[in-house]
Amino acid sequence: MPRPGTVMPMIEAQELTKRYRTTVAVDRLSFQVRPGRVTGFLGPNGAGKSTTMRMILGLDTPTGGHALVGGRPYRSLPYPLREVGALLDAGAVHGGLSARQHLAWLAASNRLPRARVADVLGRTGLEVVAGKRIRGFSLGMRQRLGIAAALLGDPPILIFDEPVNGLDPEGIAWIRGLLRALAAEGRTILVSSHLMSETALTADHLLIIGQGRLLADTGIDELLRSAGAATLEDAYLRLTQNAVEYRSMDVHR
Ligand SMILES: Nc1ncnc2c1ncn2[C@@H]1O[C@H](COP(=O)(O)OP(=O)(O)OP(=O)(O)O)[C@@H](O)[C@H]1O
Repeated sequence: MPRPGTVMPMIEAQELTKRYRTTVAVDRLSFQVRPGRVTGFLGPNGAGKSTTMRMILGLDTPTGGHALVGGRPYRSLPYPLREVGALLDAGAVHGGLSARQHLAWLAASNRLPRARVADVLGRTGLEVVAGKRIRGFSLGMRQRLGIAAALLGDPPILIFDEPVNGLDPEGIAWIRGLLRALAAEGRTILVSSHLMSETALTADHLLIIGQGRLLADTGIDELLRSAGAATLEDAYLRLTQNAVEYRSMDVHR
């Protein structure tokens, strides 16, 4: 938990660009993700959300521009898990380990106090299954474990790529409550999603991209007003209608 009075760091992208051979996945994207609120990251399939997150986390190298976390490139952070926690792919863990072993290994290899393991197991409700092998975990339990790992270093910045994908209503509500609580603690939260009604309940602010470009950097009420829309889904569909990869015959007519 950050100390009161601590200035929490931001995520910043400046002209961030990623080109693959035939695709411009991210196209001169500039934004700031501010502390103390949940920023929803929205965009159609293939818009460049995951690529942007991967570049912020130093997993992909930008073709142009840069991304900073707390004013520094992720790859230059001496203790990255203490600065930024991320959930990208909850499946990417060694199934033969127990949840406690997995977190203990992560804590040891990142020089984090062992006591953090019990803290994050508690916060994610995994204590009762902490000794069980991960390969027997349900999707919801894996998602909680991924979040426990993201929280291990008590980082001021958190990045979640579609954390509620495939979860049951109880899991979705739990993640919503957690994200709200993390933002209320003053942390900087960036969360991608395709679920508009859920995003409307969770996010304070939105970044919307299409075909790698920034379409909106706005509050939800402001977006509804400017789009003349009653719901976030409605506003989102209007904003992104020219930026979708493909379209079925009966949508957006
Ligand atoms: N390694 C890669 N090689 C080539 N093209 C890639 C690679 N990774 C992503 N792309 C392309 O970059 C574009 C953006 O992909 P990205 O996964 O970032 O989008 P997204 O917004 O996260 O999509 P989704 O919502 O479907 O997860 C897509 O056209 C994708 O096919």
